[in-house]
Amino acid sequence: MRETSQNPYIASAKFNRKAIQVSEAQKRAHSLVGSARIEKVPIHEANGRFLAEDVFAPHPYPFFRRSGMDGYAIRCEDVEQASSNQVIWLKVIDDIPCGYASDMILTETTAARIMTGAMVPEGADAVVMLEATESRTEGGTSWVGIKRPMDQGANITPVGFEVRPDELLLRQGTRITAGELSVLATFGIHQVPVFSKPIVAVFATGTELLRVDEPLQPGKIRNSNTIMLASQIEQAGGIAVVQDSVPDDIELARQRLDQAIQEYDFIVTSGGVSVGDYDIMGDLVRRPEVDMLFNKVTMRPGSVTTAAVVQGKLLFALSGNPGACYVGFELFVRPAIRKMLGDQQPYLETWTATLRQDFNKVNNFTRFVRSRLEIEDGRVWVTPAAIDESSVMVSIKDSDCLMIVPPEQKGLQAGTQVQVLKLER
Ligand SMILES: Nc1nc2c(c(=O)[nH]1)N[C@H]1C(S)=C(S)[C@@H](COP(=O)(O)OP(=O)(O)OC[C@H]3O[C@@H](n4cnc5c(N)ncnc54)[C@H](O)[C@@H]3O)O[C@H]1N2
Ligand code: MOO
Ligand SMILES: [Mg+2]
Repeated sequence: MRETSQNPYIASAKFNRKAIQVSEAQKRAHSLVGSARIEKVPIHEANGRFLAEDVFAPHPYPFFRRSGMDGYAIRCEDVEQASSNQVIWLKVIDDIPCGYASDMILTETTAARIMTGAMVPEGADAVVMLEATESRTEGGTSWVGIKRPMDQGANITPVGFEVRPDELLLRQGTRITAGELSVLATFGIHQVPVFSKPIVAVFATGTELLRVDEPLQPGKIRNSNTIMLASQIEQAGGIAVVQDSVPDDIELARQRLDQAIQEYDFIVTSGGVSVGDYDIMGDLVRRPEVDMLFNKVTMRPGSVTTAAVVQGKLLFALSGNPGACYVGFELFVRPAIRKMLGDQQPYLETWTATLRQDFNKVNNFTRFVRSRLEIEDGRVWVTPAAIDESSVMVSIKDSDCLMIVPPEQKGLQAGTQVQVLKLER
């Protein structure tokens, strides 16, 4: 027998848990989350970050009238009578590559050779593509022959075609990816205001836990939750600070928790939240100085998911069972990180899908079943994992959504429309 963690706190409260709905639990925890600090990062470090301020266009885009073709800038009125039988010849007065602003103004029967992306000269109101022209040189002077009339503005992108000045370009809270980066680059925003990444301490509890590099021993398992949670934290947009696991010793866990609380934005733990003799996290949040938000949620897996405020910081004490730990993170921790990052939609997207096969495992708690989506003929299908018990680790990797099975008396038949939470991975 090993020494048990004598609970110095409250014992009877252990079994007296009041289960609340997922939405209520989310509200309790997430209403306490404010925006993160703001920092400026160089644009090449802004990928994947969340914008901390609205961005308005400092100038129109394009900034100048831009040629859409390699060809000749002309005046439409000069070529109104042009046809293949009646080629109209214009004197070429300039040659305009990209990056060059011509100081010539097109006047009657003149043209300028121009390249795609170059600035159209004053006086011109259309560009004729090279292939539709003829050319000749006479005594050092170039001439271009036009064989058909042109429409006003043909092959010219007007100033502000894409973006008008002062237009709202990007909203605060937007995740910055390829498209946003091109906007920022285009408008010269090289120092980007972003929300600082929340720093999240993560540690597992459990005397049975071995490090990943340790050989197996009877009764022990390797700690897989910490690395899984660290990945989920990073995917959500936070920085994971991975700590060694703590054996089931309430005093050690308390010290570790109280220390982490000083330094980090959130604390995430796994294990020890149920009613077992060594379930120390459940006991820790029942201390008088801790404001416990919930310790039972009407969901499976993860019914024992616990959240508390410790010294003003949020602690998410997730179940040790890998499936429950994973789901608890996605429903409670991810949105907290995203909310801190200013994300306007911090929760996983809800999709509607058609159930591929009968699903009979129903009970009086809402289930979040690890499942896989397929799109066939424009229809979204969902297939639940073969094994999705709370204790099962291996099906996490096979899922890209969580199928929501509301509390039901009877099973769901294949073909039923169900809601799924789309995992972002
Ligand atoms: N009498 C009752 N027993 C249990 C109840 C209950 O209501 N009454 N609830 C069950 C449910 S539901 C769950 S979920 C689990 C929750 O367990 P804990 O959160 O207390 O977690 P542990 O006891 O520490 O571990 C459970 C399980 O997970 C394994 N584990 C733990 N940490 C890790 C890790 N870092 N990596 C991989 N695997 C881990 C651990 O070895 C156990 O097998 O309680 C039920 N029991
Ligand atoms: O908390 Mo448990 O995961 O409901 O199975
Ligand atoms: Mg336990």
